[in-house]
Amino acid sequence: MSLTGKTAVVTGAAMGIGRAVTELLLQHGAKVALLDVNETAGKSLVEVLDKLYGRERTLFLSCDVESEEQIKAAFLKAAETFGGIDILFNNAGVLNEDRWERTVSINLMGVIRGSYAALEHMSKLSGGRGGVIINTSSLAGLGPLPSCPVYTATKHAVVGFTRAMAAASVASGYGVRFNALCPGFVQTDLFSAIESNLGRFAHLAAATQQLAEHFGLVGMCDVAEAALDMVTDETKNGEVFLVSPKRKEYVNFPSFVQ
Ligand SMILES: NC(=O)C1=CN([C@@H]2O[C@H](COP(=O)(O)OP(=O)(O)OC[C@H]3O[C@@H](n4cnc5c(N)ncnc54)[C@H](O)[C@@H]3O)[C@@H](O)[C@H]2O)C=CC1
Ligand SMILES: CC/C=C\C[C@H](O)[C@H](O)/C=C/C=C/C=C\C=C\C(=O)C/C=C\CCC(=O)O
Repeated sequence: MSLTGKTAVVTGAAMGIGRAVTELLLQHGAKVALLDVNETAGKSLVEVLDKLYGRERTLFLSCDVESEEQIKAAFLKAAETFGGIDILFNNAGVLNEDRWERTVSINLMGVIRGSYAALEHMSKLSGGRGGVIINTSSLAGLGPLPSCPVYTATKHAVVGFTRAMAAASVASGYGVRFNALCPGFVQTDLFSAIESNLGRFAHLAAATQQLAEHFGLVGMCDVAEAALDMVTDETKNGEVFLVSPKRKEYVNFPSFVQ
Protein backbone atom coordinates (compact mmCIF):
# COMPACT_ATOMS: atom_id res chain seq x y z
CA MET A 1 0.00 0.00 0.00
CA SER A 2 1.40 3.39 -0.98
CA LEU A 3 1.24 6.04 1.73
CA THR A 4 1.05 9.02 -0.62
CA GLY A 5 -2.02 11.03 0.30
CA LYS A 6 -3.02 8.63 3.08
CA THR A 7 -4.07 9.99 6.46
CA ALA A 8 -2.60 8.67 9.71
CA VAL A 9 -3.43 9.33 13.35
CA VAL A 10 -0.63 8.68 15.86
CA THR A 11 -1.21 8.73 19.63
CA GLY A 12 1.71 9.57 21.90
CA ALA A 13 3.25 11.23 18.84
CA ALA A 14 5.19 14.00 20.58
CA MET A 15 8.14 11.90 21.71
CA GLY A 16 9.93 8.58 21.50
CA ILE A 17 8.58 5.79 19.31
CA GLY A 18 5.46 7.77 18.32
CA ARG A 19 7.61 10.63 17.06
CA ALA A 20 9.87 8.28 15.06
CA VAL A 21 6.91 6.55 13.38
CA THR A 22 5.28 9.92 12.66
CA GLU A 23 8.44 11.11 10.88
CA LEU A 24 8.67 7.90 8.83
CA LEU A 25 5.01 8.13 7.78
CA LEU A 26 5.59 11.75 6.67
CA GLN A 27 8.73 10.75 4.75
CA HIS A 28 6.62 8.19 2.88
CA GLY A 29 4.00 10.75 1.86
CA ALA A 30 1.28 10.41 4.50
CA LYS A 31 -0.52 13.25 6.28
CA VAL A 32 -0.31 12.82 10.05
CA ALA A 33 -2.48 13.98 12.95
CA LEU A 34 -0.24 13.96 16.02
CA LEU A 35 -2.19 13.31 19.23
CA ASP A 36 -0.53 13.75 22.61
CA VAL A 37 -1.27 14.88 26.13
CA ASN A 38 2.00 16.86 26.13
CA GLU A 39 0.98 20.05 24.29
CA THR A 40 4.34 21.78 24.62
CA ALA A 41 6.31 18.91 23.06
CA GLY A 42 3.61 18.25 20.44
CA LYS A 43 3.36 21.85 19.26
CA SER A 44 7.11 22.37 19.05
CA LEU A 45 7.51 19.09 17.11
CA VAL A 46 4.84 20.16 14.62
CA GLU A 47 6.67 23.47 14.08
CA VAL A 48 9.75 21.47 13.05
CA LEU A 49 7.79 19.01 10.89
CA ASP A 50 5.87 21.81 9.14
CA LYS A 51 9.15 23.23 7.84
CA LEU A 52 10.25 19.81 6.53
CA TYR A 53 6.99 18.44 5.13
CA GLY A 54 4.58 21.39 4.75
CA ARG A 55 1.89 22.81 7.04
CA GLU A 56 -0.91 21.03 5.22
CA ARG A 57 0.46 17.58 6.11
CA THR A 58 0.60 17.79 9.91
CA LEU A 59 -1.86 18.65 12.64
CA PHE A 60 -1.27 18.60 16.39
CA LEU A 61 -4.27 17.74 18.55
CA SER A 62 -4.12 17.78 22.33
CA CYS A 63 -5.61 14.46 23.43
CA ASP A 64 -5.46 12.27 26.51
CA VAL A 65 -6.18 8.67 25.52
CA GLU A 66 -7.79 8.17 28.93
CA SER A 67 -10.69 10.32 27.70
CA GLU A 68 -13.13 8.81 25.20
CA GLU A 69 -14.55 12.29 24.62
CA GLN A 70 -11.13 13.76 23.72
CA ILE A 71 -10.31 10.79 21.45
CA LYS A 72 -13.60 11.10 19.57
CA ALA A 73 -13.17 14.87 19.15
CA ALA A 74 -9.56 14.49 17.95
CA PHE A 75 -10.39 11.73 15.43
CA LEU A 76 -13.31 13.77 14.08
CA LYS A 77 -11.05 16.82 13.65
CA ALA A 78 -8.36 14.69 11.94
CA ALA A 79 -10.92 13.12 9.57
CA GLU A 80 -12.48 16.51 8.73
CA THR A 81 -9.11 18.19 8.17
CA PHE A 82 -7.51 15.47 6.05
CA GLY A 83 -10.62 13.82 4.54
CA GLY A 84 -10.92 10.49 6.39
CA ILE A 85 -8.52 8.24 8.30
CA ASP A 86 -6.55 5.34 6.75
CA ILE A 87 -4.01 4.50 9.45
CA LEU A 88 -4.08 4.55 13.26
CA PHE A 89 -0.96 4.01 15.36
CA ASN A 90 -2.23 3.38 18.92
CA ASN A 91 1.07 4.07 20.64
CA ALA A 92 0.58 6.27 23.74
CA GLY A 93 1.78 4.36 26.78
CA VAL A 94 3.28 4.68 30.25
CA LEU A 95 5.21 2.43 32.60
CA ASN A 96 4.12 3.12 36.18
CA GLU A 97 3.57 0.24 38.60
CA ASP A 98 2.68 2.68 41.40
CA ARG A 99 -0.21 4.29 39.48
CA TRP A 100 -1.18 0.92 38.06
CA GLU A 101 -4.84 1.68 37.37
CA ARG A 102 -3.74 4.61 35.19
CA THR A 103 -1.27 2.28 33.45
CA VAL A 104 -4.14 -0.08 32.56
CA SER A 105 -6.32 2.86 31.50
CA ILE A 106 -3.69 4.28 29.13
CA ASN A 107 -1.89 1.17 27.83
CA LEU A 108 -4.88 -1.14 27.37
CA MET A 109 -8.08 0.88 27.58
CA GLY A 110 -6.50 3.69 25.52
CA VAL A 111 -5.83 1.18 22.72
CA ILE A 112 -9.41 -0.10 22.90
CA ARG A 113 -10.88 3.44 23.01
CA GLY A 114 -8.70 4.47 20.06
CA SER A 115 -9.56 1.39 17.99
CA TYR A 116 -13.32 1.72 18.50
CA ALA A 117 -13.29 5.46 17.78
CA ALA A 118 -11.19 4.91 14.65
CA LEU A 119 -13.53 2.24 13.32
CA GLU A 120 -16.29 4.85 13.18
CA HIS A 121 -14.21 6.60 10.49
CA MET A 122 -12.32 3.67 8.96
CA SER A 123 -14.72 0.71 8.85
CA LYS A 124 -16.30 0.04 5.48
CA LEU A 125 -19.51 -0.71 7.43
CA SER A 126 -19.64 2.95 8.55
CA GLY A 127 -18.74 4.49 5.19
CA GLY A 128 -14.95 4.45 5.73
CA ARG A 129 -12.29 3.32 3.24
CA GLY A 130 -10.83 0.58 5.47
CA GLY A 131 -7.17 0.74 6.45
CA VAL A 132 -4.85 -0.46 9.16
CA ILE A 133 -4.48 -0.11 12.94
CA ILE A 134 -1.11 -0.78 14.57
CA ASN A 135 -1.05 -1.18 18.36
CA THR A 136 2.18 -0.76 20.33
CA SER A 137 2.74 -3.71 22.65
CA SER A 138 6.26 -4.66 23.80
CA LEU A 139 8.64 -7.54 24.39
CA ALA A 140 6.78 -7.49 27.71
CA GLY A 141 3.70 -8.47 25.68
CA LEU A 142 5.38 -11.79 24.87
CA GLY A 143 7.22 -12.61 28.09
CA PRO A 144 7.30 -11.41 31.71
CA LEU A 145 9.06 -8.28 32.90
CA PRO A 146 9.23 -9.18 36.64
CA SER A 147 9.54 -5.61 37.92
CA CYS A 148 6.42 -4.58 36.00
CA PRO A 149 3.55 -7.08 36.34
CA VAL A 150 0.85 -4.56 35.45
CA TYR A 151 2.80 -3.16 32.48
CA THR A 152 3.38 -6.78 31.37
CA ALA A 153 -0.34 -7.54 31.71
CA THR A 154 -1.35 -4.52 29.62
CA LYS A 155 1.10 -5.40 26.86
CA HIS A 156 0.01 -9.07 26.75
CA ALA A 157 -3.58 -7.78 26.60
CA VAL A 158 -2.74 -5.50 23.67
CA VAL A 159 -1.44 -8.54 21.75
CA GLY A 160 -4.64 -10.48 22.51
CA PHE A 161 -6.93 -7.56 21.66
CA THR A 162 -5.10 -6.95 18.38
CA ARG A 163 -5.28 -10.58 17.25
CA ALA A 164 -8.96 -10.91 18.18
CA MET A 165 -9.85 -7.61 16.47
CA ALA A 166 -8.05 -8.76 13.32
CA ALA A 167 -10.23 -11.86 13.23
CA ALA A 168 -13.37 -9.87 14.15
CA SER A 169 -12.63 -7.41 11.35
CA VAL A 170 -12.40 -10.20 8.75
CA ALA A 171 -15.57 -11.87 10.07
CA SER A 172 -17.46 -8.55 10.13
CA GLY A 173 -16.22 -6.95 6.91
CA TYR A 174 -14.65 -3.82 8.45
CA GLY A 175 -11.85 -3.80 5.86
CA VAL A 176 -9.44 -2.76 8.61
CA ARG A 177 -6.27 -4.72 9.41
CA PHE A 178 -4.97 -4.93 13.00
CA ASN A 179 -1.31 -5.67 13.87
CA ALA A 180 0.83 -5.30 17.00
CA LEU A 181 4.37 -4.00 17.42
CA CYS A 182 6.57 -5.64 20.10
CA PRO A 183 9.85 -3.73 20.51
CA GLY A 184 12.49 -4.64 23.06
CA PHE A 185 14.15 -1.93 25.17
CA VAL A 186 14.34 1.41 23.35
CA GLN A 187 16.21 4.48 24.62
CA THR A 188 13.29 6.85 25.34
CA ASP A 189 12.02 8.83 28.34
CA LEU A 190 9.90 5.82 29.36
CA PHE A 191 13.02 3.65 29.51
CA SER A 192 15.18 6.27 31.29
CA ALA A 193 12.58 6.83 34.03
CA ILE A 194 12.09 3.14 34.85
CA GLU A 195 13.73 3.22 38.31
CA SER A 196 11.35 5.80 39.74
CA ASN A 197 8.22 4.12 38.37
CA LEU A 198 8.41 0.58 39.73
CA GLY A 199 6.32 1.22 42.88
CA ARG A 200 6.24 -1.87 45.12
CA PHE A 201 8.77 -3.55 42.81
CA ALA A 202 11.46 -0.86 43.20
CA HIS A 203 13.77 -3.47 44.71
CA LEU A 204 13.87 -5.14 41.26
CA ALA A 205 15.34 -2.08 39.53
CA ALA A 206 18.85 -3.54 39.29
CA ALA A 207 17.50 -6.85 37.92
CA THR A 208 15.57 -4.88 35.28
CA GLN A 209 18.73 -3.06 34.30
CA GLN A 210 20.47 -6.43 33.95
CA LEU A 211 17.63 -7.71 31.77
CA ALA A 212 17.95 -4.62 29.55
CA GLU A 213 21.70 -5.25 29.30
CA HIS A 214 21.01 -8.91 28.49
CA PHE A 215 18.60 -8.07 25.66
CA GLY A 216 20.42 -4.90 24.57
CA LEU A 217 18.80 -1.76 23.15
CA VAL A 218 16.86 -1.75 19.90
CA GLY A 219 17.51 1.07 17.43
CA MET A 220 14.64 3.50 16.97
CA CYS A 221 14.90 3.18 13.17
CA ASP A 222 14.37 -0.59 13.38
CA VAL A 223 11.24 -0.06 15.48
CA ALA A 224 9.79 2.54 13.11
CA GLU A 225 10.60 0.39 10.03
CA ALA A 226 8.78 -2.57 11.61
CA ALA A 227 5.69 -0.42 12.16
CA LEU A 228 5.88 0.79 8.55
CA ASP A 229 6.12 -2.81 7.28
CA MET A 230 2.87 -3.71 9.03
CA VAL A 231 1.19 -0.61 7.60
CA THR A 232 2.26 -1.07 3.97
CA ASP A 233 2.15 -4.88 3.63
CA GLU A 234 -1.53 -5.54 2.99
CA THR A 235 -1.09 -9.29 3.63
CA LYS A 236 -0.40 -8.56 7.32
CA ASN A 237 -3.47 -8.88 9.58
CA GLY A 238 -3.44 -10.23 13.13
CA GLU A 239 0.37 -10.24 13.05
CA VAL A 240 2.77 -9.40 15.85
CA PHE A 241 6.20 -8.01 14.93
CA LEU A 242 9.00 -8.67 17.44
CA VAL A 243 11.87 -6.18 17.18
CA SER A 244 14.81 -7.01 19.41
CA PRO A 245 18.54 -6.62 18.74
CA LYS A 246 18.70 -10.37 17.99
CA ARG A 247 15.50 -10.79 16.02
CA LYS A 248 13.28 -8.80 13.70
CA GLU A 249 10.48 -11.19 12.85
CA TYR A 250 6.78 -11.91 12.91
CA VAL A 251 5.84 -14.08 15.90
CA ASN A 252 4.49 -17.61 15.43
CA PHE A 253 1.71 -18.42 17.89
CA PRO A 254 0.26 -21.89 18.49
CA SER A 255 -3.05 -22.37 16.69
CA PHE A 256 -5.93 -23.80 18.69
CA VAL A 257 -8.55 -23.45 15.95
CA GLN A 258 -8.86 -26.44 13.58
N1 LIG B 1 10.87 2.54 25.35
C1 LIG B 1 10.76 1.23 25.33
O1 LIG B 1 11.70 0.51 25.71
C2 LIG B 1 9.53 0.60 24.80
C3 LIG B 1 8.32 1.24 24.74
N2 LIG B 1 7.21 0.57 24.31
C4 LIG B 1 5.91 1.22 24.20
O2 LIG B 1 6.00 2.22 23.19
C5 LIG B 1 5.06 3.24 23.45
C6 LIG B 1 5.76 4.57 23.41
O3 LIG B 1 6.70 4.58 24.45
P1 LIG B 1 8.04 5.45 24.41
O4 LIG B 1 8.17 6.12 23.11
O5 LIG B 1 9.12 4.61 24.92
O6 LIG B 1 7.69 6.50 25.55
P2 LIG B 1 7.88 8.08 25.67
O7 LIG B 1 7.63 8.36 27.10
O8 LIG B 1 9.13 8.52 25.02
O9 LIG B 1 6.67 8.64 24.79
C7 LIG B 1 5.34 8.39 25.14
C8 LIG B 1 4.46 9.48 24.55
O10 LIG B 1 3.11 9.18 24.91
C9 LIG B 1 2.51 10.34 25.45
N3 LIG B 1 1.45 9.97 26.38
C10 LIG B 1 1.58 9.42 27.61
N4 LIG B 1 0.38 9.28 28.18
C11 LIG B 1 -0.53 9.74 27.29
C12 LIG B 1 -1.93 9.84 27.30
N5 LIG B 1 -2.67 9.50 28.37
N6 LIG B 1 -2.56 10.33 26.21
C13 LIG B 1 -1.84 10.73 25.13
N7 LIG B 1 -0.51 10.67 25.07
C14 LIG B 1 0.14 10.17 26.13
C15 LIG B 1 3.65 11.09 26.12
O11 LIG B 1 3.33 12.46 26.34
C16 LIG B 1 4.78 10.86 25.15
O12 LIG B 1 4.80 11.83 24.13
C17 LIG B 1 4.41 2.89 24.77
O13 LIG B 1 3.19 2.23 24.53
C18 LIG B 1 5.41 1.94 25.42
O14 LIG B 1 4.80 1.08 26.33
C19 LIG B 1 7.27 -0.72 23.86
C20 LIG B 1 8.44 -1.38 23.91
C21 LIG B 1 9.67 -0.77 24.32
C1 LIG C 1 12.83 -1.11 31.66
C2 LIG C 1 11.54 -1.13 30.98
C3 LIG C 1 11.59 -0.40 29.74
C4 LIG C 1 10.85 -0.62 28.70
C5 LIG C 1 9.78 -1.61 28.65
C6 LIG C 1 9.62 -2.03 27.24
O1 LIG C 1 8.25 -2.19 26.93
C7 LIG C 1 10.42 -3.26 26.88
O2 LIG C 1 10.07 -3.66 25.58
C8 LIG C 1 10.23 -4.39 27.84
C9 LIG C 1 10.81 -5.56 27.68
C10 LIG C 1 10.66 -6.60 28.63
C11 LIG C 1 11.04 -7.84 28.42
C12 LIG C 1 10.98 -8.85 29.41
C13 LIG C 1 11.04 -10.13 29.19
C14 LIG C 1 10.76 -10.75 27.91
C15 LIG C 1 10.92 -12.05 27.77
C16 LIG C 1 10.57 -12.79 26.60
O3 LIG C 1 10.25 -13.94 26.69
C17 LIG C 1 10.59 -12.12 25.27
C18 LIG C 1 10.46 -13.03 24.08
C19 LIG C 1 11.41 -13.14 23.11
C20 LIG C 1 12.81 -12.66 23.21
C21 LIG C 1 13.42 -12.38 21.86
C22 LIG C 1 14.92 -12.19 21.91
O4 LIG C 1 15.63 -13.14 22.19
O5 LIG C 1 15.39 -11.10 21.62
